Amino acid sequence: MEESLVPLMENDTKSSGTNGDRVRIGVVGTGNFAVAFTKCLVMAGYNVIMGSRRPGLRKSTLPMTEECLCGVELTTISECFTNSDVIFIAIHMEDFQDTLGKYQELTRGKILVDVSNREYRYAAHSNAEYLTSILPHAIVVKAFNSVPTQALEQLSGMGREGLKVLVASDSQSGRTAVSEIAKSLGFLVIDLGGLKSARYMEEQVLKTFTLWRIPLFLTFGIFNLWSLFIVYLYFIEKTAYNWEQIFLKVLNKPLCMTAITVLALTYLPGQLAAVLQVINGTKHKRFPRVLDTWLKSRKQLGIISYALVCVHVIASVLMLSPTYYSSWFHHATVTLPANVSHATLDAEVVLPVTRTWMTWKGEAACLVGIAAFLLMSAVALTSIPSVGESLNWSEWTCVHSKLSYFVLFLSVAHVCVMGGPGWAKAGPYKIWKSITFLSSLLPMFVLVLKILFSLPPLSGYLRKIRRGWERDSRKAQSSPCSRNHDVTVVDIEDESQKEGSRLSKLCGCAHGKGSHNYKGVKGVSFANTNCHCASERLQTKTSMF
Ligand SMILES: NC(=O)C1=CN([C@@H]2O[C@H](COP(=O)(O)OP(=O)(O)OC[C@H]3O[C@@H](n4cnc5c(N)ncnc54)[C@H](OP(=O)(O)O)[C@@H]3O)[C@@H](O)[C@H]2O)C=CC1
Ligand SMILES: [Fe+3]
Repeated sequence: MEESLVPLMENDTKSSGTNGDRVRIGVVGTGNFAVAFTKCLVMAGYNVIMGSRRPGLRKSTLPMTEECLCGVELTTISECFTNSDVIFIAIHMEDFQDTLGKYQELTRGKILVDVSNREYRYAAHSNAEYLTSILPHAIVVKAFNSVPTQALEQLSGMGREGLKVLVASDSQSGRTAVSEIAKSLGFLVIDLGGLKSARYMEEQVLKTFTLWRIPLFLTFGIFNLWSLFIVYLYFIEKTAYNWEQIFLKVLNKPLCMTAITVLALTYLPGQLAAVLQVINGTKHKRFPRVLDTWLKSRKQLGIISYALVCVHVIASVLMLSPTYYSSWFHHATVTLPANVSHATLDAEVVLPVTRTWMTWKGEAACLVGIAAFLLMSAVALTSIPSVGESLNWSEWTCVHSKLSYFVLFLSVAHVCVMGGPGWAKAGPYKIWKSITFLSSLLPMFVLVLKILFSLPPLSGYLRKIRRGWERDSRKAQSSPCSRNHDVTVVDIEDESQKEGSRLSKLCGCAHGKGSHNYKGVKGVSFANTNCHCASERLQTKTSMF
C-alpha cells in the first residue's frame, strides 16, 4: 500500500510562491529528471505535486534543504493523479506497466506527459504509444524527452535560451496545455502534431552527432589527400623538408589547404542550388538527395573549417620567423672583413647579428590573413544562438550571405599573395604542383559562381525564381505548394529559435499564403506545414554556420 501524503516542508506549503491561476502540475517519479523538472516548475510559479511509490522514504532522501523544493508536496502516485491536471511521467518506460498499470480510472481525462527515452534505436511503437495502451483513458502527450537534466538545472532559465521542446499528441488541447508550460519555462516549442511523431522524437535523442558524421568524414578524407600530396611533393620529389618538421611546418600545410577547401565546400552547395534553380526555371523541384544533405551540412562544414583555421593561425604564429618563412623576410647579408681568411674562420669568428624585415609579400599575407580570421570569427560568433538573436533579419542575412563570402574572398587572397608571385615563374606544367594554386582553385570557382549570380540579368532572374515565379506557367498553375509538403522534421532539428522567427517572417509563398502555420517567435508549428518555405530556405539561404 502506498503511504499517505507527506508535505516536504510540513508548515510551508503556501510560501513557495504558488500561483492559484495556473494548472496544478504533478510529477510522477523522484529521480534526477523529476527533481530538476520540479525545481524548474516551482521557480516558474507552478503549484507542483510529486508522486512516488514510497513518499515517506523519499522525503528523507530528497534534497529538502534546497529552497526550490520548499512547499512541493511529496505524495503517493494516486494522490498525485487525483490532485493534478497535467502530470509528467518521469519514470523509465520499463516501469510503466508495473507502476502505472493500476491507475486506468484515475487518469481518465488527465493530461499525461511522457518524457521517457529508450535505449535501443528501432522500435515498432514509441514509449508514448505504449503508455497510451496502458492508460487508454488518459490524454498522452510526448514532450521534454530531448531536454537534458542539466538544462533544467539552469534555474534562471538563461541556459535554456533557444532550447527546443518538441510536442506531440493526438489531442490538440493536450498539445496546447503542455506547450504553454514549456513556453513559460523559457523553451521554444515545436508542435509536431499527432502522437506518431513521438517515434521520431525518441529516435532523434538516440542519434549521436548524425549531422556531423558526413562533414567530419569528408574533412578527414580531404586532409588525407592533401597530406599525401604534400608528402610526395616535399619528401619524395623535392626532399625540401626534414622529417623533424612534420609536426608543425609540414602539418600546417595540409591543415590550411583543408581549411580553405572545406570553406569552399560550405558555399558550393548554395551556388549549385542556384544553378539547378536557373536550369529548372523553378524552385519547386526537389534537389538531388546528395545536394539536399550537403545543404543541411553547411553549418557543420563552416564550423569545421573555422576550427582548422584557428589551428592554422596558431601554428603559423608559432613559426613566424625567417627560418621557417624565408620568402617572407629579406635576406640578411653578413660582410666579413677582408682580412678574414679560411684559417681564421676555422679558428673562431664572431659574426655580427643582422636584423631583417619582412618583404611586402610577408606583410600583405599576414594582413589579409588577419582580416580573414577576424571576419570569420565574427561570422562564427553569430552562429551562437544568443548572439544571433541580437541581430535582426537583414543584419543576419548580411553576415551570413555577404560577409561570409567576403571571408572566402580574403582567404583566397591570402593564398594568392603567398603563392601568386611563384605561379608566373612556375609555367604551365609546374603550376599544377603548386599547393597554393591547387588549393585556391575550388574557392575561386565558388567565388566566380557567386559573382555570376550577383550580376544582372542572372541575379534578377534567380530572385524571381526564388519568389515563386516559374518558367513554365502551366506548371506553376498545376503545382501548388503541396508539391513540397514532404518538408521533413529532420530539418527542424538543427535550427535555432532564430530560424523559427526567421521562417515566420520569410514565408512569401506565391501560391499558398493562407496555409502557413508558423506561429511566430516563441512557438513554431510544423504540424500542418502546407508550404515549401523550409525547402526554400535550404535552397536559398547560404548560412555558413
Ligand atoms: N535524466 C535525464 O537527463 C533525462 C531523463 N529523461 C527520462 O525521464 C525519466 C526518468 O529519468 P531519471 O530521472 O533520470 O531516472 P531515475 O532512475 O533517476 O528515476 C526514476 C524514478 O522512477 C521512479 N519509479 C517508478 N517506478 C519505478 C520502478 N518500478 N522501479 C524503479 N523506479 C521507479 C522512482 O521514483 P520512486 O521510487 O520515488 O517512485 C525513480 O526515482 C526516464 O524515462 C528518462 O528516459 C528524459 C530526458 C532527460
Ligand atoms: Fe595561412
